[in-house]
Amino acid sequence: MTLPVIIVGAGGHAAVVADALLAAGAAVLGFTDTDPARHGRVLCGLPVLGDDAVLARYERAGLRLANGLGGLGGETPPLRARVQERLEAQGWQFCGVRHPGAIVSPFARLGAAVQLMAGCVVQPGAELGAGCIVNTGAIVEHDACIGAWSHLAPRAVVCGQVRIGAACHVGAGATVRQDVRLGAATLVGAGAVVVKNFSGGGVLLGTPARPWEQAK
Ligand SMILES: CC(=O)SCCNC(=O)CCNC(=O)[C@H](O)C(C)(C)COP(=O)(O)OP(=O)(O)OC[C@H]1O[C@@H](n2cnc3c(N)ncnc32)[C@H](O)[C@@H]1OP(=O)(O)O
Repeated sequence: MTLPVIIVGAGGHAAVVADALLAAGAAVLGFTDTDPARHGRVLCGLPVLGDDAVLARYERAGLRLANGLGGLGGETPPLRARVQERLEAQGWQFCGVRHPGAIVSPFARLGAAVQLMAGCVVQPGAELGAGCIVNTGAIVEHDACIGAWSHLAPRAVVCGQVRIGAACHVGAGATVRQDVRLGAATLVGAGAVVVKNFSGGGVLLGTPARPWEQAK
């Protein structure tokens, strides 16, 4: 039995999550959001129900939540991780998201509640940590390993055997060359091409990518 889903958050990423869940045939009841100005609005044909207090109307065993919070990097841990972990501690379970237009090898290993958006490709041997987002059209090549809560933005390309730590953001259209290692909380700017290892906790920009202070 597939349980109905409520999406936490009602911004742009939440709309993409709703669209993917609906395309996959899920029963989506609506959204929650902390911003009262969003309550009562309709997004992708679904209502913004209120804040998290509306969850009290449901049994935990009869509902799944989906994480509708996106992220642009630079926060450790990311807001989306903190919100999900708080709700999980209250006994709620989060589901993953897989748009039917995502191409995902059966030989890839997917952590809990990963989000695979339209047109993304995940190749054999790839490993995605819990809570990762592989956004629209992003590519995770063979044997690449992506740490928990990392976000590969639209059209990012992570080549074979790359190792990316937790809570990283690989910006839109960026490429990480094969075998490169990026430490936790690295933010790769949009369009960058990363060809060397980086210890993490900073921003990489440009082609070839350099730490923010050197690239500017
Ligand atoms: C579904 C979705 O949309 S998911 C989101 C997809 N978007 C992304 O992935 C974006 C990733 N983020 C970026 O690339 C950002 O531009 C960052 C994090 C690198 C920098 O952001 P900010 O700190 O806000 O920098 P800001 O925009 O003020 O730019 C500062 C300077 O850096 C330059 N700069 C900004 N981004 C880049 C970049 N990706 N590559 C090269 N230079 C850049 C700007 O031109 C500016 O230069 P200037 O001082 O000479 O004018």
